[in-house]
Amino acid sequence: MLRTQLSAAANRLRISGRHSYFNTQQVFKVFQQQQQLSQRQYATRTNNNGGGGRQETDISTYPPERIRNFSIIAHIDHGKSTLADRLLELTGVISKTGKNKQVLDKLKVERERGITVKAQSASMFYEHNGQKYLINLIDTPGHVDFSYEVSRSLAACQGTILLVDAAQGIQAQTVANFYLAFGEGLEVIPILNKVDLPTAEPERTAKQIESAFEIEANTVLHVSAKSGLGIDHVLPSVIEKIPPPNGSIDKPFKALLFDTWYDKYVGVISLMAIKDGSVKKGDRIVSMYSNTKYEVAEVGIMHPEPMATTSLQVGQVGYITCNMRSVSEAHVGDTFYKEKEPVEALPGFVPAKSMVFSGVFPIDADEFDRLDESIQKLTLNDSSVSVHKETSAALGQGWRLGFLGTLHMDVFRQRLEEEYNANVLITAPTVPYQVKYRDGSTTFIRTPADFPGAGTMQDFVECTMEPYVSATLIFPEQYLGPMLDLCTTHRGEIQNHTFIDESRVMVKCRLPMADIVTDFFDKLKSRSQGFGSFDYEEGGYDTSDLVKMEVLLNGEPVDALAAVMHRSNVVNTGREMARRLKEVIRRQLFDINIQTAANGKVVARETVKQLRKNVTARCYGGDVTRKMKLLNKQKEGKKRMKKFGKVELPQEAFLTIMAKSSD
Ligand SMILES: Nc1nc2c(ncn2[C@@H]2O[C@H](COP(=O)(O)OP(=O)(O)OP(=O)(O)O)[C@@H](O)[C@H]2O)c(=O)[nH]1
Repeated sequence: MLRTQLSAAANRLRISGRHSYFNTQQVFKVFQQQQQLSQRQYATRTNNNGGGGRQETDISTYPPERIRNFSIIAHIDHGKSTLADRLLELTGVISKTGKNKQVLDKLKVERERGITVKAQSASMFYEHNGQKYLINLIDTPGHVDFSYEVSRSLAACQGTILLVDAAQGIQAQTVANFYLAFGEGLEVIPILNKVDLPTAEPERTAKQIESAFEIEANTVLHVSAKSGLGIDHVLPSVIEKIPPPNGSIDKPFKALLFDTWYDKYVGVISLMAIKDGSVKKGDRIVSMYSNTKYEVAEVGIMHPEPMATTSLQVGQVGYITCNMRSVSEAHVGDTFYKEKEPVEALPGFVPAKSMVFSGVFPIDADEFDRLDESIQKLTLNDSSVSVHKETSAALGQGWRLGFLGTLHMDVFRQRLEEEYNANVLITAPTVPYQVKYRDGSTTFIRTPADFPGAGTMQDFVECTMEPYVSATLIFPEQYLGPMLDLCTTHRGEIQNHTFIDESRVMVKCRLPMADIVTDFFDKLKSRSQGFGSFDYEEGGYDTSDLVKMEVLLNGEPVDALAAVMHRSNVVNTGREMARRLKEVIRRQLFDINIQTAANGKVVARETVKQLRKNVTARCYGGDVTRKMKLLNKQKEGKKRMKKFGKVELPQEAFLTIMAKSSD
């Protein structure tokens, strides 16, 4: 079983993307404060670079044997970012104000949602047994959609802390992340968190760790990242258990680019793990991927904001800025070397693969150019989003964007709206289908409207295929029945189920991706009363009997509402789609006939009856301001409407139709 899980772990996506911003002036201020702090505490030598530029800290006194690079991995909400806060406080990187809350979650969307979306690095200086160490920590996201961030981060580490909530025990992402780290050959330090909670069961959770990962229960550290209990033992354990990085200062410079982001003042910032040699300002470096040469403008470490250093050398993890103007030049997984000192390429990463596609359209067609620019800017900092232009008869010009999952899609939408003030309409997520034609050709279908209709299917199509995932579900034993039922009603094939302790079950199951992008996770949570967890990895394509469902409004097909589904779902889903559309389409001044149809046959019919609605009817004459207020309110309500012919479709029409009937 270990081997199967290992090979599955090795297959997990390892891809790119970065989004983080900082204002240079703010950063410089923070940098100065932090630098003073670290100078006081660790007596690092600082030089002025003489050019009137930023002060540079000299970290060349830290050879590999006094460097440790580790990440924190865990299931969602098990306390990674809180543990990072405590470690940053302990090492004086941030002050102990008692107010630090997930300081490495820098994005607004991360703070609002309380989740980590971006892996973030922070370097710390720490003294242990009379020796000073440079320790680089990477806080990673817990949600399955962002597991590419985890796998990329692991390439810059020699070890990892596997954090487990002592009250919740091992969850699906704990298992997935353990095998990811184990597959990379990293040293894993298991730590039980939240031992302060009255519901914590540290002994039981330590036993789960022992039985699931073959790590002795009595070696597991117990901490409370919230109260700080046990935190003192964490860094000594990191230093003693995690090996220092390999490599030699005498070899030519070789670095792995593992993360990149764009700053409007500085340009492209690349986070690199230095595998051999050293690099400093003014050096000329070459990208092995593009063969382009660059001059290094600044090197430094994240502390947690950028802090310039005189050099970066073997074993260290830090940032490099150079004359790279576009993030598309920074290829994550690329090897960099110095001009005239060629080296062998590092293995790199498998590129990001979009699992979910969605159409994005401006509410107001005049906004197209501005939205185009916003999408370009946002994807500069999240290169895992794939972008293709798309034209819909119903919605006009827009884009088909590919995401790693539906949370990733939702986070992207929120950032587009909040950071770029965009007003967009997003169509229901769909998975990439494949159509094999009798002439031997195959097409990928990212837009349901492009799926062949009944006539083409009959005359030209050999078979249709859909993507599958290998899923892991973990939940208390009493939910075994509802969980197995959930999998089978979503066309899943149960592969096995095992007990991870006397009362918790782990189910392995193969599921069509299309069935989990809708409401699988919500149902899992509701049927297990919040105690179930779920993780998945790509599971390849299988032949499937797929059909296109069309939606007609007053007899006209609306391409943006089309959907692809398994033939067995046609009747139920067709009825459900018509019913939901009736619920969300507002009554207008005429009847609206809704029809869903597959294979040229109508599956369901609904009618939205006409209504004459005068919003100002109750303002008797006179009060112009009140009338204007009401009219403006109505206009506001129309913002998220898109006109199809005469029918106005709200955003909900696109997103709710594919959800399955509720529990
Ligand atoms: N009682 C208690 N709560 C904790 C502890 N550590 C973290 N929490 C709380 O658990 C919640 C999640 O903490 P985070 O640090 O955001 O968890 P995370 O693993 O980084 O979350 P993701 O990055 O979204 O996966 C927050 O409300 C924390 O305050 C702890 O030791 N004890």
